[in-house]
Amino acid sequence: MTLSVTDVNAGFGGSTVLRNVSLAVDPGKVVTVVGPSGTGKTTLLRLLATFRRPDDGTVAWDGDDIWAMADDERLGIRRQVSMVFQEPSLFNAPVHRNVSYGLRVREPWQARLRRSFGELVGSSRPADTVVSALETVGLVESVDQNALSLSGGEAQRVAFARALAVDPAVMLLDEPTSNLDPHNTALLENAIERARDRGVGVVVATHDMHQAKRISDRMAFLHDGELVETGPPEQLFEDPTDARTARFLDGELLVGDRERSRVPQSPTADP
Ligand SMILES: Nc1ncnc2c1ncn2[C@@H]1O[C@H](COP(=O)(O)OP(=O)(O)OP(=O)(O)O)[C@@H](O)[C@H]1O
Repeated sequence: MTLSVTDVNAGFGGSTVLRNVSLAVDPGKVVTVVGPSGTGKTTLLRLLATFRRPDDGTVAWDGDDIWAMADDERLGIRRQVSMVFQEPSLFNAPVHRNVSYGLRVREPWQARLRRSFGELVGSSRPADTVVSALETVGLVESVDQNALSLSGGEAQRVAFARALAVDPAVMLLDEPTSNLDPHNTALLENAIERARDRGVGVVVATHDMHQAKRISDRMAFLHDGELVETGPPEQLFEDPTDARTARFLDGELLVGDRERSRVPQSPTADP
């Protein structure tokens, strides 16, 4: 299943954040979205997640316009797309309950009843998909630990396992490793690769160019709401077609023009 946006525009109030952006993620591929802060990466992920409707343009599932579908059909697609946010937001319960959360909200009422009864008499054990998702992030031994007692890196890995446990077609990850140390970053990148190898299409918004180089099948460079260039990482790093891409990868374009216009300029020394 290919999830795509075509010529989308999106903004807030009177301002346009994304302009004519087109991007697709195919099964079993990792697409990274890179770009300066405030450039629209999260907004793009939220459009792909169908959390919001574009002001213009199309969000499509295998070519079919998601926003032209009936509500229940759109919900069916939304359930095949899972998102991991920068902050893991786990709840006060064992790790396995956090990971099975998405499965529980999707299960039919008969199964829910059976599971609740099993929990009541103490005979339930975590579903195989929950254990398998925890194995993917290297946390199977923490299955019964309270999620709020985990380190930040472990919590983010649990959030990834929760998103993976529902067997999504597409995963959208918003800066998933920005607060993590190298060890947890490596474990999460390994989990991303394993999801991809299972056929999941993955979109990762990241500030980390080394990460983009390591995990991308394709990179998309977003600058001030415009998708400047997409391509395999070696092309963007070694032979970019747009001067802005080269400047960004050289570390010059750290802040988008829109963001810069908000930051007070330091007064000049001379009159
Ligand atoms: N709910 C909102 N209301 C108003 N403006 C918003 C809202 N969400 C985002 N914006 C603005 O849209 C622009 C793009 O934001 P977005 O979060 O998509 O950028 P980003 O590339 O993900 O940034 P970062 O890398 O810093 O997370 C920013 O100027 C931001 O202030």
